[in-house]
Amino acid sequence: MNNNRVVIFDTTLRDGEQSPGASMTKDEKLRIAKALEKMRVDVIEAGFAMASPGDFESVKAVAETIKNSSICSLSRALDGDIDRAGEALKNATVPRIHTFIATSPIHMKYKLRMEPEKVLEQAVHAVKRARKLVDHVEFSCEDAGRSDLDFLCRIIEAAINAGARTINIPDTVGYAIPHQFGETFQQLIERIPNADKAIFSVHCHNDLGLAVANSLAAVAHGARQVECTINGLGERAGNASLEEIVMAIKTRQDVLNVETNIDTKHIVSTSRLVSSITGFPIQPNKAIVGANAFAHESGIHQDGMLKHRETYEIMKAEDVGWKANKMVLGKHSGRTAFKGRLEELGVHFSSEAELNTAFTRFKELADKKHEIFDEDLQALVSDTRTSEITETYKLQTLEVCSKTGETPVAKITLTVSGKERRASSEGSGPVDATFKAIEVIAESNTSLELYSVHAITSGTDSQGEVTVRLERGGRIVNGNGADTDIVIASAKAYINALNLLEAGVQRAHPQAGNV
Ligand SMILES: CC(=O)SCCNC(=O)CCNC(=O)[C@H](O)C(C)(C)COP(=O)(O)OP(=O)(O)OC[C@H]1O[C@@H](n2cnc3c(N)ncnc32)[C@H](O)[C@@H]1OP(=O)(O)O
Ligand SMILES: CC(C)C(=O)C(=O)O
Ligand SMILES: [Mg+2]
Repeated sequence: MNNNRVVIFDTTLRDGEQSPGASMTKDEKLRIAKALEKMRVDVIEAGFAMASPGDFESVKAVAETIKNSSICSLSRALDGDIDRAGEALKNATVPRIHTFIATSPIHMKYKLRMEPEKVLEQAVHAVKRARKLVDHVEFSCEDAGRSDLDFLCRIIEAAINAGARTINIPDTVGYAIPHQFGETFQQLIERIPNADKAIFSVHCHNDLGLAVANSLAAVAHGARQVECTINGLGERAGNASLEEIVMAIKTRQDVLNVETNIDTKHIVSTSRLVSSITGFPIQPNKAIVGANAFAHESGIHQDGMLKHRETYEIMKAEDVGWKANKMVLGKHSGRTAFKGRLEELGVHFSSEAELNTAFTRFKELADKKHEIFDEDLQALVSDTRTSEITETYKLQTLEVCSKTGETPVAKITLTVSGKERRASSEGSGPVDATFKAIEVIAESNTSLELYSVHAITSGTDSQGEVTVRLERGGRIVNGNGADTDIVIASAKAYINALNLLEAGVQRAHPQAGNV
């Protein structure tokens, strides 16, 4: 194999499943294994065959189904575990037994209660036994991150002599620091006389948030297999995340000088599949696969992106399976992105003044709402545009009191042709009271033909868009109003309709259901 090629060993189905609450059924494991195969993962650790009959069946099913990735089962350095793993892998195209034993003083003394020499002997025995069952045996020195370097050199040399083809150096408890862990790899590879007979592998945990950094440090110092999981799932704080490892290697090839065989376009779909099966949500700011990983909200960034994408993006969203990057309009956005998005929606401003008015209203809305959607923008612009007619009536203030068991009361202040007028009224509901209060002032002699309201987007901070249809002397107008407060949106729509009537505008009858 090319010496610059890093083997991607996915352990979502084994170490990932060790996340409390992430247990998977056989069918779920198969679905994930198929997605990993499609992504061209080199080795899939399908489970720990000895753990339970269910895990045995899962490893067996994955081994029988997946043909383009090597399938692996974990096993302790015990005959029973190894034989069970071999049995589960019987029909695999490229089977691998991954046997391990702890090598740190603390694990050997307190957990295994074994002398180091006995541990070494058992490791050699386990590798030899596994080699009788499969060609590719991987040996792990559990808790290598806290193990003595001289002892590691001795046990690894012996394991390679016994037939291990991959030597895995796990930082089991996430204790390592990148430069120090890189140095460990360099030392091991330099000092072990038969190191060139095996592939050195790294397996990091994220207890200090350093799993990916430590894995990359190992790669920089000779590791040519990385063990990782989708979404960084795994025991406690998780393992190194596959998507971050793969994309770091791809994006920084100039520094790392290595490559993987992963088809990165399947990363996002696989990440979503694992999240939906395990029920572990993906945090929005998660690198590569988080909803915000390729989203830009700040005006300065959006302006830069629109001028030249690479000003703020080091990877292409499409390369990892997103449809595209996202320009999210929010309170930090600027005119460039605002105008650009509206142009994409087919809205063109006729003047700078029109853009500025719409932009001011957009900022006011963005202060009230977390995210502005396309529908918000369309409502906002149509609201801005209809407000270009001469407004006889303008809403100044509205106060509505609505209590359980009491009749709602609305107090309203309008300007009518610039003159301030106040009124109040009761009503059967807050909207009815508001309309009646407006009529106390307007005495418009209109009839309300239609009142419709819908939330423009989902969520309780959504804008409500209200349409009010008024009729007077055979003339019909539709007034629109949008606001995060539905009663204010209703008042705006009613007043807009009154202004349209005063301005002599007649609206076409909208299609049924299209109001
Ligand atoms: C770092 C890692 O991720 S290691 C993998 C962790 N994953 C798991 O443990 C999940 C699957 N595990 C299981 O289902 C169970 O623990 C089993 C079936 C493997 C074993 O169950 P039990 O026989 O009931 O043993 P139990 O889990 O209580 O204790 C583990 C035993 O294995 C021994 N052991 C631990 N690691 C190894 C090893 N690598 N090689 C040999 N023996 C080991 C322990 O010393 C202990 O032995 P003892 O009972 O003689 O003291
Ligand atoms: C079994 C080994 C590889 C492991 O998961 C660890 O040490 O973290
Ligand atoms: Mg682990």
